[in-house]
Amino acid sequence: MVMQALPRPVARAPVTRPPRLGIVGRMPTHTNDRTAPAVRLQGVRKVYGTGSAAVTALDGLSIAFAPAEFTAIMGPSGSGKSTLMLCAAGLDEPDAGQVKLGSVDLAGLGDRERARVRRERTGFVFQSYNLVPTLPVWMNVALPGLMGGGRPDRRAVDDVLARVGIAGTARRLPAQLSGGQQQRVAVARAVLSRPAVLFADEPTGALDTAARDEVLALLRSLAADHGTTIVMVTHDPVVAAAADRVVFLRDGRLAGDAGARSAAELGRELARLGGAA
Ligand SMILES: Nc1ncnc2c1ncn2[C@@H]1O[C@H](COP(=O)(O)OP(=O)(O)OP(=O)(O)O)[C@@H](O)[C@H]1O
Repeated sequence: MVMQALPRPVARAPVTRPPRLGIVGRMPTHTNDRTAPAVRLQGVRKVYGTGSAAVTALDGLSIAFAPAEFTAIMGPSGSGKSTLMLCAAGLDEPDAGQVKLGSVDLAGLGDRERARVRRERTGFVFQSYNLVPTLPVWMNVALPGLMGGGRPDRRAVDDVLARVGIAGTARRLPAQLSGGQQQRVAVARAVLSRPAVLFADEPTGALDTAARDEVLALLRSLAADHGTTIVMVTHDPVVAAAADRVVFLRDGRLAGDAGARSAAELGRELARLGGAA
Protein backbone atom coordinates (compact mmCIF):
# COMPACT_ATOMS: atom_id res chain seq x y z
CA MET A 1 0.00 0.00 0.00
CA VAL A 2 1.29 3.42 -0.90
CA MET A 3 1.30 5.81 2.05
CA GLN A 4 -0.08 9.19 1.15
CA ALA A 5 1.98 12.03 2.57
CA LEU A 6 -0.17 14.23 4.76
CA PRO A 7 0.02 17.95 4.10
CA ARG A 8 2.64 19.42 6.41
CA PRO A 9 1.36 21.91 8.93
CA VAL A 10 2.52 25.41 8.09
CA ALA A 11 5.18 26.62 10.51
CA ARG A 12 3.98 29.66 12.42
CA ALA A 13 5.26 31.93 15.11
CA PRO A 14 4.01 30.84 18.54
CA VAL A 15 0.51 32.16 18.81
CA THR A 16 -1.64 32.44 21.89
CA ARG A 17 -4.99 33.06 20.32
CA PRO A 18 -7.57 34.75 22.44
CA PRO A 19 -10.95 33.08 22.25
CA ARG A 20 -13.36 34.13 19.54
CA LEU A 21 -15.92 36.60 20.71
CA GLY A 22 -19.49 35.45 21.07
CA ILE A 23 -22.51 37.71 21.25
CA VAL A 24 -21.31 39.58 24.26
CA GLY A 25 -20.50 43.09 25.29
CA ARG A 26 -21.58 46.29 23.71
CA MET A 27 -22.55 46.15 20.08
CA PRO A 28 -20.79 48.55 17.74
CA THR A 29 -22.50 51.85 17.11
CA HIS A 30 -21.68 51.55 13.44
CA THR A 31 -21.46 48.79 10.90
CA ASN A 32 -18.43 47.88 8.86
CA ASP A 33 -19.16 48.37 5.19
CA ARG A 34 -16.98 45.59 3.85
CA THR A 35 -17.00 47.05 0.36
CA ALA A 36 -15.51 50.42 1.39
CA PRO A 37 -12.08 51.07 2.89
CA ALA A 38 -12.07 51.49 6.65
CA VAL A 39 -9.74 54.47 6.21
CA ARG A 40 -8.95 56.39 3.06
CA LEU A 41 -6.54 59.27 2.52
CA GLN A 42 -6.70 61.05 -0.81
CA GLY A 43 -4.00 63.54 -1.81
CA VAL A 44 -3.25 64.39 1.83
CA ARG A 45 -0.76 67.15 2.39
CA LYS A 46 0.45 68.24 5.81
CA VAL A 47 2.99 71.00 6.34
CA TYR A 48 4.29 71.93 9.78
CA GLY A 49 5.64 75.46 10.33
CA THR A 50 5.80 78.29 7.81
CA GLY A 51 8.29 80.07 5.54
CA SER A 52 11.83 78.78 5.71
CA ALA A 53 10.90 76.61 8.72
CA ALA A 54 8.15 74.76 6.83
CA VAL A 55 8.43 70.96 6.84
CA THR A 56 6.29 68.91 4.48
CA ALA A 57 5.37 65.85 6.55
CA LEU A 58 2.89 64.39 4.04
CA ASP A 59 3.21 65.31 0.39
CA GLY A 60 -0.03 64.48 -1.40
CA LEU A 61 -0.32 60.98 0.07
CA SER A 62 -3.10 58.67 -1.13
CA ILE A 63 -3.65 55.34 0.60
CA ALA A 64 -6.56 53.19 1.76
CA PHE A 65 -6.83 50.48 4.42
CA ALA A 66 -9.42 47.76 3.91
CA PRO A 67 -11.62 46.34 6.67
CA ALA A 68 -9.79 43.60 8.63
CA GLU A 69 -6.47 44.44 6.96
CA PHE A 70 -3.34 44.43 9.14
CA THR A 71 -0.86 46.95 7.72
CA ALA A 72 2.58 47.91 8.99
CA ILE A 73 3.90 51.38 8.15
CA MET A 74 7.68 51.64 7.87
CA GLY A 75 10.09 54.30 6.69
CA PRO A 76 13.09 56.31 7.81
CA SER A 77 12.80 58.69 10.74
CA GLY A 78 10.86 61.81 9.70
CA SER A 79 9.25 60.12 6.69
CA GLY A 80 5.73 60.98 7.92
CA LYS A 81 4.58 57.76 9.62
CA SER A 82 3.20 59.39 12.76
CA THR A 83 1.66 62.24 10.77
CA LEU A 84 -0.10 59.69 8.57
CA MET A 85 -1.61 58.04 11.65
CA LEU A 86 -2.61 61.35 13.25
CA CYS A 87 -4.31 62.57 10.06
CA ALA A 88 -5.94 59.18 9.41
CA ALA A 89 -7.37 59.15 12.94
CA GLY A 90 -8.63 62.72 12.76
CA LEU A 91 -6.23 63.83 15.50
CA ASP A 92 -4.53 66.26 13.13
CA GLU A 93 -5.99 68.11 10.17
CA PRO A 94 -4.40 67.96 6.73
CA ASP A 95 -3.69 71.20 4.86
CA ALA A 96 -5.08 69.64 1.69
CA GLY A 97 -6.69 66.40 0.60
CA GLN A 98 -9.40 64.22 2.06
CA VAL A 99 -9.53 61.74 4.95
CA LYS A 100 -12.46 59.37 5.25
CA LEU A 101 -13.15 57.02 8.17
CA GLY A 102 -15.54 54.54 6.65
CA SER A 103 -17.98 56.63 4.69
CA VAL A 104 -17.44 59.76 6.81
CA ASP A 105 -15.39 62.63 5.38
CA LEU A 106 -13.66 64.14 8.42
CA ALA A 107 -13.26 67.54 6.76
CA GLY A 108 -17.02 68.00 6.74
CA LEU A 109 -17.32 67.69 10.53
CA GLY A 110 -17.18 70.17 13.37
CA ASP A 111 -14.85 69.52 16.32
CA ARG A 112 -17.43 67.75 18.49
CA GLU A 113 -18.72 65.56 15.69
CA ARG A 114 -15.18 64.70 14.64
CA ALA A 115 -14.33 63.72 18.23
CA ARG A 116 -17.40 61.49 18.34
CA VAL A 117 -16.52 59.76 15.06
CA ARG A 118 -12.96 59.33 16.27
CA ARG A 119 -14.12 57.88 19.58
CA GLU A 120 -16.52 55.45 17.92
CA ARG A 121 -14.39 54.35 14.99
CA THR A 122 -10.79 54.43 16.15
CA GLY A 123 -8.61 53.15 18.95
CA PHE A 124 -4.97 53.95 19.72
CA VAL A 125 -2.16 51.93 21.26
CA PHE A 126 1.28 53.36 21.95
CA GLN A 127 4.69 51.97 22.86
CA SER A 128 4.26 53.10 26.46
CA TYR A 129 1.09 51.46 27.68
CA ASN A 130 -0.20 54.72 29.22
CA LEU A 131 -1.99 52.93 32.05
CA VAL A 132 -2.85 54.70 35.31
CA PRO A 133 -0.72 52.83 37.88
CA THR A 134 -3.07 53.45 40.81
CA LEU A 135 -6.19 52.12 39.07
CA PRO A 136 -7.06 48.42 38.68
CA VAL A 137 -7.01 46.91 35.22
CA TRP A 138 -10.77 47.05 34.72
CA MET A 139 -10.88 50.74 35.52
CA ASN A 140 -7.99 51.47 33.17
CA VAL A 141 -9.94 49.73 30.41
CA ALA A 142 -13.16 51.59 31.24
CA LEU A 143 -11.43 54.94 31.68
CA PRO A 144 -12.13 56.55 28.27
CA GLY A 145 -15.86 55.86 28.73
CA LEU A 146 -15.79 57.07 32.33
CA MET A 147 -14.06 60.28 31.29
CA GLY A 148 -16.73 60.77 28.64
CA GLY A 149 -19.32 60.70 31.44
CA GLY A 150 -20.43 57.09 30.87
CA ARG A 151 -21.02 54.44 33.53
CA PRO A 152 -18.61 51.53 33.83
CA ASP A 153 -19.88 48.38 32.15
CA ARG A 154 -18.07 45.61 34.03
CA ARG A 155 -19.42 42.86 31.82
CA ALA A 156 -18.17 44.57 28.68
CA VAL A 157 -14.79 45.10 30.34
CA ASP A 158 -14.57 41.44 31.41
CA ASP A 159 -15.51 40.40 27.87
CA VAL A 160 -12.82 42.51 26.28
CA LEU A 161 -10.20 41.29 28.79
CA ALA A 162 -11.10 37.74 27.74
CA ARG A 163 -10.94 38.78 24.09
CA VAL A 164 -7.34 39.98 24.48
CA GLY A 165 -6.37 36.89 26.47
CA ILE A 166 -6.04 38.28 30.02
CA ALA A 167 -9.31 37.22 31.63
CA GLY A 168 -9.08 37.28 35.41
CA THR A 169 -6.77 40.28 35.70
CA ALA A 170 -9.54 42.87 36.21
CA ARG A 171 -8.77 43.62 39.87
CA ARG A 172 -5.00 43.69 39.60
CA LEU A 173 -2.91 46.82 39.38
CA PRO A 174 -0.85 47.34 36.19
CA ALA A 175 2.43 46.81 38.08
CA GLN A 176 1.28 43.28 38.99
CA LEU A 177 1.24 42.34 35.30
CA SER A 178 4.03 41.62 32.86
CA GLY A 179 4.86 44.12 30.12
CA GLY A 180 3.05 42.03 27.53
CA GLN A 181 -0.03 41.80 29.75
CA GLN A 182 0.04 45.56 30.34
CA GLN A 183 0.09 46.15 26.60
CA ARG A 184 -2.88 43.79 26.31
CA VAL A 185 -4.69 46.00 28.83
CA ALA A 186 -3.91 48.99 26.59
CA VAL A 187 -5.24 47.05 23.59
CA ALA A 188 -8.36 46.10 25.57
CA ARG A 189 -8.95 49.75 26.41
CA ALA A 190 -8.51 50.70 22.74
CA VAL A 191 -10.93 48.08 21.42
CA LEU A 192 -13.58 48.17 24.18
CA SER A 193 -15.88 50.25 22.00
CA ARG A 194 -15.19 47.97 19.03
CA PRO A 195 -13.57 50.53 16.77
CA ALA A 196 -13.32 49.75 13.07
CA VAL A 197 -9.68 50.80 13.09
CA LEU A 198 -6.93 50.30 15.64
CA PHE A 199 -3.88 52.55 15.22
CA ALA A 200 -0.77 51.22 16.93
CA ASP A 201 2.42 53.27 17.23
CA GLU A 202 5.38 50.97 17.96
CA PRO A 203 3.12 48.77 20.14
CA THR A 204 5.83 46.20 20.83
CA GLY A 205 8.75 48.63 21.21
CA ALA A 206 9.02 48.14 24.98
CA LEU A 207 8.51 44.36 25.02
CA ASP A 208 10.81 41.36 25.07
CA THR A 209 10.56 38.95 22.15
CA ALA A 210 8.08 36.55 23.78
CA ALA A 211 5.72 39.37 24.79
CA ARG A 212 6.21 40.99 21.40
CA ASP A 213 5.08 37.81 19.65
CA GLU A 214 2.04 37.54 21.93
CA VAL A 215 0.94 41.10 21.22
CA LEU A 216 1.48 40.61 17.48
CA ALA A 217 -0.61 37.43 17.61
CA LEU A 218 -3.32 39.42 19.39
CA LEU A 219 -3.28 42.12 16.71
CA ARG A 220 -3.48 39.46 14.00
CA SER A 221 -6.42 37.87 15.78
CA LEU A 222 -8.24 41.20 16.14
CA ALA A 223 -7.95 41.64 12.37
CA ALA A 224 -8.66 38.06 11.31
CA ASP A 225 -11.31 37.08 13.88
CA HIS A 226 -12.94 40.40 14.73
CA GLY A 227 -12.55 42.34 11.49
CA THR A 228 -10.58 45.20 13.05
CA THR A 229 -8.43 47.15 10.63
CA ILE A 230 -4.94 47.50 12.12
CA VAL A 231 -2.57 50.27 11.09
CA MET A 232 0.73 49.84 12.93
CA VAL A 233 3.85 51.99 12.75
CA THR A 234 7.10 50.17 13.44
CA HIS A 235 10.82 50.50 12.86
CA ASP A 236 11.34 46.78 13.44
CA PRO A 237 11.30 44.54 10.33
CA VAL A 238 10.52 41.48 12.51
CA VAL A 239 7.39 43.22 13.80
CA ALA A 240 6.39 44.44 10.32
CA ALA A 241 6.75 40.88 9.01
CA ALA A 242 3.71 39.92 11.12
CA ALA A 243 1.47 42.22 9.05
CA ASP A 244 -0.42 41.25 5.90
CA ARG A 245 0.74 44.37 4.10
CA VAL A 246 3.76 46.63 4.53
CA VAL A 247 3.74 50.24 3.38
CA PHE A 248 6.95 52.27 3.16
CA LEU A 249 7.03 56.05 3.35
CA ARG A 250 9.84 58.39 2.39
CA ASP A 251 9.64 62.18 2.50
CA GLY A 252 5.91 62.06 3.07
CA ARG A 253 5.24 59.98 -0.02
CA LEU A 254 4.53 56.33 -0.69
CA ALA A 255 7.81 54.51 -1.36
CA GLY A 256 6.53 50.94 -1.34
CA ASP A 257 3.32 49.00 -0.77
CA ALA A 258 3.17 45.21 -0.93
CA GLY A 259 2.00 42.08 0.84
CA ALA A 260 3.70 40.21 3.67
CA ARG A 261 7.44 39.72 3.37
CA SER A 262 10.22 38.29 5.48
CA ALA A 263 11.93 40.41 8.11
CA ALA A 264 15.18 40.16 6.15
CA GLU A 265 13.57 41.55 2.98
CA LEU A 266 11.89 44.34 4.93
CA GLY A 267 15.16 45.23 6.66
CA ARG A 268 16.90 45.49 3.30
CA GLU A 269 14.11 47.67 1.90
CA LEU A 270 14.22 49.96 4.92
CA ALA A 271 18.00 50.31 4.62
CA ARG A 272 17.64 51.09 0.90
CA LEU A 273 15.26 53.93 1.77
CA GLY A 274 17.72 55.32 4.29
CA GLY A 275 16.28 53.97 7.54
CA ALA A 276 17.98 51.85 10.17
CA ALA A 277 16.66 48.36 10.76
N1 LIG B 1 4.34 69.13 15.48
C1 LIG B 1 5.31 69.25 14.58
N2 LIG B 1 5.90 70.45 14.37
C2 LIG B 1 6.88 70.58 13.45
N3 LIG B 1 7.35 69.59 12.68
C3 LIG B 1 6.82 68.38 12.86
C4 LIG B 1 5.78 68.14 13.81
N4 LIG B 1 5.45 66.84 13.75
C5 LIG B 1 6.24 66.29 12.82
N5 LIG B 1 7.05 67.21 12.28
C6 LIG B 1 8.02 66.97 11.22
O1 LIG B 1 7.35 66.35 10.14
C7 LIG B 1 8.17 65.33 9.56
C8 LIG B 1 7.45 64.00 9.66
O2 LIG B 1 7.35 63.67 11.04
P1 LIG B 1 6.71 62.31 11.57
O3 LIG B 1 6.80 62.35 13.05
O4 LIG B 1 5.40 62.12 10.95
O5 LIG B 1 7.73 61.24 10.97
P2 LIG B 1 7.98 59.74 11.46
O6 LIG B 1 8.24 58.96 10.20
O7 LIG B 1 6.87 59.29 12.32
O8 LIG B 1 9.32 59.90 12.28
P3 LIG B 1 9.92 58.96 13.47
O9 LIG B 1 10.19 57.61 12.85
O10 LIG B 1 11.20 59.65 13.84
O11 LIG B 1 8.91 58.93 14.57
C9 LIG B 1 9.50 65.35 10.31
O12 LIG B 1 10.40 66.14 9.59
C10 LIG B 1 9.13 66.00 11.63
O13 LIG B 1 10.23 66.69 12.17
